[in-house]
Amino acid sequence: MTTRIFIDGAVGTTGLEIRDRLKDRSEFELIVLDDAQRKDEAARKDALHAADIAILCLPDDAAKDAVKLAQGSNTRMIDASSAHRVAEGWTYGFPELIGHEKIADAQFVSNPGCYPTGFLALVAPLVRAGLLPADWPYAVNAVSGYSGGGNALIERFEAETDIAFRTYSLDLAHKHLPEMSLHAELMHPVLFAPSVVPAHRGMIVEVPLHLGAMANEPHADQLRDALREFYAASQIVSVVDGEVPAELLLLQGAAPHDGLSLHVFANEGGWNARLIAELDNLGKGASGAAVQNLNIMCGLPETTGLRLN
Ligand SMILES: NC(=O)C1=CN([C@@H]2O[C@H](COP(=O)(O)OP(=O)(O)OC[C@H]3O[C@@H](n4cnc5c(N)ncnc54)[C@H](OP(=O)(O)O)[C@@H]3O)[C@@H](O)[C@H]2O)C=CC1
Ligand SMILES: CC(=O)N[C@@H](CCC(=O)OP(=O)(O)O)C(=O)O
Repeated sequence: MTTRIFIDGAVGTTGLEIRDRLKDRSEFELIVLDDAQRKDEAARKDALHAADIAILCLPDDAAKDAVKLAQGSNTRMIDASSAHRVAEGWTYGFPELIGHEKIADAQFVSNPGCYPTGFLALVAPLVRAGLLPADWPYAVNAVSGYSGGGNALIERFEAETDIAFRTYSLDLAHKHLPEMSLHAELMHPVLFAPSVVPAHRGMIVEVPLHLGAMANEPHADQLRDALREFYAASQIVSVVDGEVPAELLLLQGAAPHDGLSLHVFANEGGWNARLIAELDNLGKGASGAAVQNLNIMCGLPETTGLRLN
């Protein structure tokens, strides 16, 4: 028996990438609304009720509306928006952190944000292990491709071709802050400095740490070893070992990728470290994560249909 999937927002940036990953999957039957119907409430309601699993690829308000439209049905949901990432009744869709079983059993799964995916992958296991303090004032510097801002930012960067670098969220109130501190179990909000460069996709999320100023003075090697152990079973998250490269790059022509690479770089004494996550904002940062969660919710191997090469 096939599982009926409705992608609400199927022609947006995230929706299209999910469709692409599902198009050749015989386990799934896609419910598709044509252009005239895709924003029509009655048509969306019918589709939401007919689906076994709905994947919401919508702005936050529209995602909340979709949940209301689906009321009275048994439809399970994966929400790619930030509407439900710290909400009661929703399971945070980060299987490596939350546990695959919880997602397999969940009715409502909230996909993590792209930046929080990098931050949480680096910091949450280390706080849990007691290697990094929960009460530290963490800062995050991040660079994203412009597809991270959806169609509106894609159009802007394609029109304003003289933009070389854009930093933003200068009010220090980015919508990703609550999910970062909640799911890393931190005592203080994170200081988050995001930026965008004129590359379509990809992101580098960095947490610089003065390890020598922490009470327990963890060594960078301990952090890398703990991350390697934590993700040992994962085919999606890898902890990079070996030589320190001269640089990490975001490439203009990067192909879709659903993996997540974690690095721990340090100075010679190991007391200053740069924890860095490399990911595709549209891969493990959005659509790849949604397909991973969908696989788990359907009892399928989590990497089915993912782009991991
Ligand atoms: N892009 C990324 O890297 C990531 C995105 N996300 C999140 O995923 C969600 C989707 O983002 P993204 O794909 O980038 O955004 P886009 O703007 O590219 O796509 C959103 C889609 O939703 C459609 N839409 C808007 N309102 C409604 C409505 N009321 N009913 C039906 N369809 C509607 C839009 O149609 P129209 O254009 O005609 O208005 C558009 O096709 C957002 O919440 C975003 O924050 C999460 C992680 C990463
Ligand atoms: C480059 C850019 O604009 N990125 C988006 C985040 C993309 C993402 O993670 O989506 P959610 O907001 O749904 O989590 C931003 O900073 O708002």
